[in-house]
Amino acid sequence: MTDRTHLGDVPPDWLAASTSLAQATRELVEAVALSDADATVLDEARSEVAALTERLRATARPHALRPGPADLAALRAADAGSIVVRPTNPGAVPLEISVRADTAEATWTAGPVHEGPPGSLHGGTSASLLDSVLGTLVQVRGTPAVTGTLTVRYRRRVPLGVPLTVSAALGERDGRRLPVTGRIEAGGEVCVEAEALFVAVER
Ligand SMILES: CCCCCCCC(=O)SCCNC(=O)CCNC(=O)[C@H](O)C(C)(C)COP(=O)(O)OP(=O)(O)OC[C@H]1O[C@@H](n2cnc3c(N)ncnc32)[C@H](O)[C@@H]1OP(=O)(O)O
Repeated sequence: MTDRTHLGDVPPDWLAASTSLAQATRELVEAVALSDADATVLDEARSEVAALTERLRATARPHALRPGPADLAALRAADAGSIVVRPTNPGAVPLEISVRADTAEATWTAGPVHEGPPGSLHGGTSASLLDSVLGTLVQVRGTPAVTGTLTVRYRRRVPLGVPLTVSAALGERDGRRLPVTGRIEAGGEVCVEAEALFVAVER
């Protein structure tokens, strides 16, 4: 299993089990961040988590699974479709990104783990969400590319606990330069705007 590096390479039942474990782990992270249990309970929990870590580490891959060329090619061939990014990586925000023509969109609800200013989303997480959705659109509609520049304008605080819409639109390619714009909206209001320049690379 460890030589498989792409989401499309693994059997569906294994992917479902890993996705479910990753989600349970995100819930554990939130429970740890918010826990007000006694120090004894925290010590016991640490031992149990350490034992589980040891068990899973025994079969670790060199990298977390990501969408592969075949996953992207299937979406590239269609005018519209969706792709799930980072479902098995509990350290990342999992997103189902819908791509239609030269636009992309994903919905996600932020929790307390991603809090920055009181009651609202950390600015780095907003930038990361935008980079993921803009970057995925570029990979699907353009070519392998990396973020050269990402400019983010924070118009208003992004609320926690409500569905956020993260969207992107691809501009006109100029040589290796691929411009993309994006935004994060909550309740129909634009909270964050982004302008990015991706640069095409070999791989
Ligand atoms: C979940 C899935 C999400 C996937 C998407 C996630 C995207 C990411 O987060 S990528 C990670 C963050 N980005 C990086 O690590 C990139 C690091 N930087 C690099 O690798 C290089 O600097 C790189 C590739 C951008 C440019 O280097 P290089 O290949 O030598 O290109 P170079 O010859 O300098 O420039 C090529 C063209 O792009 C332009 N360009 C290069 N960098 C930039 C930049 N930062 N801003 C604007 N333009 C740039 C140049 O002006 C040049 O234009 P032209 O061809 O018209 O003269």
